[in-house]
Order: sequence, then structure tokens, then C-alpha cells
Amino acid sequence: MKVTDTIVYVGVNDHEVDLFEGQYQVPNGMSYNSYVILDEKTAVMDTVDAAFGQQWLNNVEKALQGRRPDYLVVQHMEPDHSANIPLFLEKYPHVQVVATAQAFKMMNQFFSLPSDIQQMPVTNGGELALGTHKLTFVCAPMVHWPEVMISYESEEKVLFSADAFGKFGALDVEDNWVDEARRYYIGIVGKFGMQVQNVLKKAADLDIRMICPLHGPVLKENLGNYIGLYDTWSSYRPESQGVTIAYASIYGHTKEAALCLAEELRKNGTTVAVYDLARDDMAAAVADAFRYSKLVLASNTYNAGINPFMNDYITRLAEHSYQKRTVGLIENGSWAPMAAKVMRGMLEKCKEITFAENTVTLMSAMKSENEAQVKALAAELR
Ligand SMILES: Cc1cc2nc3c(=O)[nH]c(=O)nc-3n(C[C@H](O)[C@H](O)[C@H](O)COP(=O)(O)O)c2cc1C
Repeated sequence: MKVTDTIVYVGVNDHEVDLFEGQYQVPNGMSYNSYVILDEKTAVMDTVDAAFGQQWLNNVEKALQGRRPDYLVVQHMEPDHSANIPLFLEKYPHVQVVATAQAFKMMNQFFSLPSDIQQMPVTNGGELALGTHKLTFVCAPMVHWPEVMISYESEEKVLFSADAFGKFGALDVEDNWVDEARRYYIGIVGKFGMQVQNVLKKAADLDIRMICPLHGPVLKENLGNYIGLYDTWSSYRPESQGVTIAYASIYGHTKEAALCLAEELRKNGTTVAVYDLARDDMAAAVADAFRYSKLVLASNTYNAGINPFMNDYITRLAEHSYQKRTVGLIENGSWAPMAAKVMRGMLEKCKEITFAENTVTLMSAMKSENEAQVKALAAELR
């Protein structure tokens, strides 16, 4: 598949993967992208997941049209992109491998490569001329591993962005880019907002006409929109006004209060996303907490603590640097409700959290006073 006349897509679609990175549900599969640049010299940009070695090699061979590859550029050592480095070097032992020093170190950790491989270590700002095409390498530490670099090709103004601007989903399935890109970004890179901001600052000086990520489609239009979303996500600003309600309930009474709140909010035109933390996709619930300006956590008390699913959820939010949001609390308990206190305590390490003044406290089941509390919380959040 041509990206341009001289850049060819040689990646693969994976519909067999059950959990991406061992935890993310990917109902539409995954793409592992790789590209070939054809010029006086040829460069292959990254490899693909181990399961697709032969298919990828065939794609590369076809794209090269009988030529030999001169360079293998390794932007990221995560195995879904690097697993086929040994296979590639077995077939093309003369190739110069271009990567950061830290990537070479990881290469030797992951693989037992021959000692005579041709290494070309690069640092930030390093360049590689292929003919009319010229790659400039920009180090992007922790976006989302420390060895990551992205590559700017100045002839066609293409940014090879490594995992940035990637998404879940194979390329042969139509879906909503922003939802699957947000779930991917928040889950995988979300913790490293400051590092993403640093890369965006470096990229602001570049004239970018096209973004070639390691997952998801090549982005050719409305690049300002995608870059703007990355700026929003990495600065932890809400993307939209709205409320995410995440609940964990054993017998259904806390759920009832959560759904009652959702109804109250919707009545007034507030956008609401509701998640059952025991049953719905936790990564989607985390992504929507970042998407919307407000969050309500509803949990039953559990052994003087909170429901284990809520515990997992708040732990994930805190790990992803959740911040700059308003949070409301709904708790339930049959003898000593503690959930609101525990949830509040868990979020205290998060920056710039404003707690709603109204807390809903159920003593086992919804009563008329709880309905009044729910209405008061809704009034405060809308
Ligand atoms: C294993 C277990 C531990 C619980 N621990 C407490 C507790 O420490 N304090 C309390 O008040 N209620 C506790 N409860 C009771 C529930 O929190 C309470 O019945 C609540 O109303 C359940 O809400 P739900 O209908 O949303 O599941 C516990 C329940 C279970 C099953």
C-alpha cells in the first residue's frame, strides 16, 4: 500500500490478539505499522509483532522491488514493533541498524544478535540522508518507553511518530478514530503528559503534512485536530464538558443511585457516560474520566474499604496522573459506610481535584432522603 510515491506501508493487521499489551481489549484487532522509504538508499521503519514476521518480510520484499534495504530504523523497542529485528538481520545481514544508544542496549537484552551487526547509534537531532529524503531523529523519552525516537522526513514532510498518534483497531475495520485513539493514549501514554508536551513543543517547529504512526491509520488531513487532541490529553485538560459515572455494586442499590444520578443529569442536557466497573471495559472507563470535566465515583463499602473494582479503578486513575477535575461521591454500607472517605483519601494524591460538596450516603438501599441527595449532587454537577 502506497503512502506516497516513495513511502510504502508494509505493516500488518492482527485479528487474533485477545488483549493488547496483556490488558487492553481490542475488539477490532490491532495494526502494527512499518514503512519502507525508497530513495537512492532505502530505509525500513521499524518491524512488527512476532506473529507476523514472514508476512511482514514478504511485504518489505515486495515494496523494495528487487532492491536491498540499506537501513533499518528502530524507533521503539517494544516487542510489537521490534520482535522481527533478528529475522530481518538474518535475511539482510549487511543492513545498518539506526537507533538510540538505549534502544541498542535493549536490543541486546531482548535478543542474542550477532556481534558484527552494523550499528548506527543516533542522538537527538541526528540526521540520515537517503537521497532527496532526509530523516531527522528527535528523541521522545517516555513516549512511552525511554529509548523512543520519532523521525521527521523533510522532503515529503512526514512525521514517523512511533506510538504517538496511534490507536487500537486494525486498519481493515472502520471505527471512530478519536475514541480508540483516546483509549489507547490515556491507557498507554497518559501518565507521561509532560514528556508528550515536550515532544509537541519540538514538533511545533516542523512543517508536518502527514503522520505515520506505529498503530492505526496514516493521518493526512486535519492534522491540527489530531495534534490539538494530543495537546489537550497531555495537558490533562478535559476534552468535553460532561460527567463520567463509574459505579461498583454488589446487590444493585449503589448502581440504582448511580443510574438515578445519570437520569437527573441527562434531564438537564448534561452529557453522561456510565460504567459498571465490574463488567464494562475498565480502560474505556479510565479514558472517559479524562475525557469529561467531572467524575462521580459510586461504591459500596467493603470490609471497611471500597469495592475491589472501585479500588482498581481509582488506582488506575491515580497511576495515570488523573487531575484537574471535579469529583462527586456516592457511598453505600449496611453498618458503617466508609466508601466516600476511602475514595476521597485515594484521590488526595491527585492534583487539582475539587470534591463536590454533596455526597450521597445510602444505608443499604435508596430511600427518599437519598433521592434528595442525588438531586442535590446533580444540581451541583450540571
Ligand atoms: C464482603 C462484604 C463486606 C462488606 N463490608 C462492609 C463494611 O465494612 N461496612 C458496611 O457498612 N457494609 C459492608 N458491606 C455491606 C455492603 O456494603 C452493603 O450491603 C451495601 O448496601 C451493598 O451495596 P450494593 O447493593 O450496591 O451492593 C459488606 C458487604 C460484603 C458482601
